[in-house]
Amino acid sequence: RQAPPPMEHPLRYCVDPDWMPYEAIDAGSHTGMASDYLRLVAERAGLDLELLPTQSWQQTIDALKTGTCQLSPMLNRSEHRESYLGFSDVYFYAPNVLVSRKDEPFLQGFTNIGDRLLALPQDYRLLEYVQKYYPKIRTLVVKSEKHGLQAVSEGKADLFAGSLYSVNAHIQQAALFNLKIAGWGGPQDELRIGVAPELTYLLPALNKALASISEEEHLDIQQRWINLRIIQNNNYDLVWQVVAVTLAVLLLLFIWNISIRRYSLRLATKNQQLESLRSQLEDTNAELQFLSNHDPLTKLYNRHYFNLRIQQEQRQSQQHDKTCLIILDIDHFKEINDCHGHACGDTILAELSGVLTRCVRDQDIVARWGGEEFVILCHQTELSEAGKLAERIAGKVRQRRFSGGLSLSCSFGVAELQPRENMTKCLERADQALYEAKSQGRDRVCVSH
Ligand SMILES: Nc1nc2c(ncn2[C@@H]2O[C@H](COP(=O)(O)OP(=O)(O)OP(=O)(O)O)[C@@H](O)[C@H]2O)c(=O)[nH]1
Repeated sequence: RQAPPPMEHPLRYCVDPDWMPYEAIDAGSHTGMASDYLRLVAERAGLDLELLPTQSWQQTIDALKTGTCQLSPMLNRSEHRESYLGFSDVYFYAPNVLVSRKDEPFLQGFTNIGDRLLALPQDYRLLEYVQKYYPKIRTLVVKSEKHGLQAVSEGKADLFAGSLYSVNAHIQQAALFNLKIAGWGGPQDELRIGVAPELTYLLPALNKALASISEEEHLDIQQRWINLRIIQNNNYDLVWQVVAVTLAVLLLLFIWNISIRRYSLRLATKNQQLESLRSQLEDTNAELQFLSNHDPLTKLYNRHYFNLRIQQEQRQSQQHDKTCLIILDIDHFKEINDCHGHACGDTILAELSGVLTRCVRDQDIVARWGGEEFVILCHQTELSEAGKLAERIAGKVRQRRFSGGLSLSCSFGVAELQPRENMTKCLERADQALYEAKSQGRDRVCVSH
């Protein structure tokens, strides 16, 4: 077996400088998944490696073709590449996808592309694949994946085909959110280490090192670098759900608000009605209260109230208090009724009541005793004073012209409540005095002694 040629130390390797998450050059250092894999492989195969930085994938391919660079850690095998590189076993698989703008339909691979313009990066295996197997597809050759995605986003191309993970990373990075994954894009990536032809003797050691990478190590590397975000096409389901729920809540709030307003309005109307009823009730109660104590025609206190008051007066009056009662009766009132009518009689009764009320003091109580008869309770009043009051009233009545220009006269009976005398008894005495006044010819005051 032929001995391997002496190995140059260190081996120069070059990478794609802008193909994250697979690999890139960041501040002069190799980064991405390939850097992790290459570190493991170099350790386990005992390789000494040195990065030869390039500016683009084309420069990397050129360097590999010319032998300036002897190894590239992560690339697909293709017919063309096999003319200048030897390849390790596959150590990473990744799907390729078609990317379109969101308004484009979904596509089932390259077969249904039709006359759409497909952007593909120069020197990528997919370009070689499409040109060989789908020669009718119109292609736009771009410098890199980034340029291809930008071209689709700007409408310069209809589709782009590339690796799912790097496409996703570029879209996120460049915020090309008018793009979507439109379908599967050709054969999946089968990524290998490529070495210059003179180094193919290293392949068994490289394959052994690759095979020694455990499942945990694979997962660890992938989880570290792949941050796949699914770019959905117009998947506004959640948005619509949120909008629908929000609208439903707003609608419920609106309905609730209207109901509350209607309810408040009804309540306000009912409250107004209640208030009006309460006011009517108060008026009616006040009227009833008034009627229970007053005579409706003359508006003076009635007999019932007067009886209550004289009993109260009897209970409360002190020994030295003087209380007098005056009873008066209109003379020949029947004639007035007969000659001038009952209505005229009513008016005269009311007018006489006014005369009485104006003649007495505030603390005296005037009541209609019945028919054309009236009583006056005079507090703290001597009998002589009560007599004078009766005379004064008699004078006022005599002077006055009543309804229809009629003249009147009244007869009076006056009595003073005696110590230990019952008020009813006193009233009887006053009535007796009135009878005497009538008997003596009317229009006079008689005092009970
Ligand atoms: N208009 C009117 N008349 C009444 C009312 N109450 C009683 N009378 C009348 O008062 C009159 C009282 O008549 P009488 O008892 O005969 O007494 P009088 O005619 O005044 O004669 P003397 O008292 O003896 O002076 C009757 O005709 C009753 O109808 C009333 O509320 N209104």
